[in-house]
Amino acid sequence: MQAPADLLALRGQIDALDRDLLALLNRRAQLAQEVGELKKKEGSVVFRPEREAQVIDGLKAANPGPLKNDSVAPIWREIMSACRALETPTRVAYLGPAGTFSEEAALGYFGSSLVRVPCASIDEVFRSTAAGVADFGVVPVENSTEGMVARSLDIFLTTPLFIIGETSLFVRHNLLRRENSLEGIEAVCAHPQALAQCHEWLSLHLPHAERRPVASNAEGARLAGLDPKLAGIASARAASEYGLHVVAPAIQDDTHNRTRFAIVTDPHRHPAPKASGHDCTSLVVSVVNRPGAMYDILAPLKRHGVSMSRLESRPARSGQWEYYFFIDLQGHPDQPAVQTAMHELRDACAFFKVLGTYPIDVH
Ligand SMILES: O=C(O)C(=O)C[C@]1(C(=O)O)C=C[C@@H](O)C=C1
Repeated sequence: MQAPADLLALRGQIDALDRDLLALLNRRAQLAQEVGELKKKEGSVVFRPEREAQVIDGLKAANPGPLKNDSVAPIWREIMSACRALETPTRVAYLGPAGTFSEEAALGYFGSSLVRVPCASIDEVFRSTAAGVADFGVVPVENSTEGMVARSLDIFLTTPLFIIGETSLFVRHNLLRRENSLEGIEAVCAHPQALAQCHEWLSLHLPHAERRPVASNAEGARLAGLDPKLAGIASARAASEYGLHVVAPAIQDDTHNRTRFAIVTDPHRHPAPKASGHDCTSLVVSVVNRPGAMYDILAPLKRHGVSMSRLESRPARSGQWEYYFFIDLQGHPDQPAVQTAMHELRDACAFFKVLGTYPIDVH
């Protein structure tokens, strides 16, 4: 049937605009290529997280609508991803296989023009990035339901890598299986964090099924694809990846379940991002176990008006009830107040390590 004349006319205008957009995008891509040539001459790095954050912040501030501001960031991330790929390939390591939330976080942060380096464990993400197999690694650090990701934080204590960015993701867990039914499921295979995040749903709907921890949710989905008695808990993308049904969608106990990821790289190959205007500095410190020790950590921040957006403790495993504190400060060491507060903090601590300074996640 012939579409009405009004619709055809509107689509005609959209087609014409798309051609204009394409021409503009190609001009933008040529400029990025020229920037790439300049950087090559200077021997400087291509990926500039602070510049990408400023581009997105600026466009959101200038956006007259009706396009929603929430749509601006993903569209321009993709545009910059494609432009960046013309300058140099971006190789990104993450906890694989295909279909994991870590992969989704990597694609959300770097855009889809990247070279995927899926890894078997969080340790391997750090190792591949340190060895130069990947330029960047994406590691989960914190979940809004389950708290910190202990393995990542433990590795941060000793890794030579540092953080240059952060991104967070709404995590929707789905029960996946070959059959579109809950009948006959003997075991549910998923990453221990996902099993924990779906604890109430599993107790209610599959009380007799074994909860089988595996290396990643995508691995659980892969296993569920091989055996009809198994189910997995993973993303909807993993369902299509492994040809499974979403038997029950969004089974996580907390509907606002979010996971925060850190983007890490090798400081010998990549400089710390410059100040973007909205930055975070992550530290790990320890203090000698004595009265007032916690006050000594907090006092320099108060004195210099530096806000703290996160404070997590982790046992030092010395058997002495000693702890490491993971601290996020708002600001960049280029700001005198932040720099002075960090110096004073360093003097008050038995152990002090800057994990990185980077633009705050822009949605
Ligand atoms: O401005 C730059 O340095 C560029 O390389 C261009 C561009 C972009 O597409 O806007 C691409 C990659 C960088 O990470 C930042 C921005």
